[in-house]
Amino acid sequence: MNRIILYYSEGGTTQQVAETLAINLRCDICRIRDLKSRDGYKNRLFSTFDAFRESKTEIYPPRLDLSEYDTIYIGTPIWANNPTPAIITLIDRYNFLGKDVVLFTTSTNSEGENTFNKMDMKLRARGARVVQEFNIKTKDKSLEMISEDTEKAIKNLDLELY
Ligand SMILES: Cc1cc2nc3c(=O)[nH]c(=O)nc-3n(C[C@H](O)[C@H](O)[C@H](O)COP(=O)(O)O)c2cc1C
Repeated sequence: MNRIILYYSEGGTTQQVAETLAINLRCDICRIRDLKSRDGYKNRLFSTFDAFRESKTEIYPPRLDLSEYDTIYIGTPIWANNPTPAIITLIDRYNFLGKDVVLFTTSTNSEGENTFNKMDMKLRARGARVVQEFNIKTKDKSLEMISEDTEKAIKNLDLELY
């Protein structure tokens, strides 16, 4: 089974989840970057609008070869109850025909339902089968606690199997 983890992270918490997954599942990992600046109060406000409107953005790397992977993990922070623009752009850019996908999100309060539904719909339309999804709450948690929560999710959801 060949897996890759694709994730976007602005503040580092989703990155912590992604890296914990990569270490525990011994798989490839790739950070998706948003080339639009998301720093600071004003940009945070624009980011909320962008996510709410499901706007696309410019991402790096612009192209990935996903052909060798059977299972693709896709991770995003929740913005305005939606996936981030970088992850919306990523999903809309690839054909996922025959791929199994595991979704993960991080958030302060949201449970992830709306975000998962949006990603799920888009991925299905592109041929993917979403096999698992989980959200990690990050508010007031250290990176170590986020890693521990991720390890619990790996165990509880039997992610070794996907
Ligand atoms: C622009 C913006 C919008 C956000 N919207 C939500 C939201 O709707 N619900 C929520 O629970 N958290 C929201 N958050 C909090 C992030 O989802 C949370 O802090 C996440 O863990 C950040 O991940 P990161 O450190 O990988 O960037 C938002 C954060 C930002 C910057």
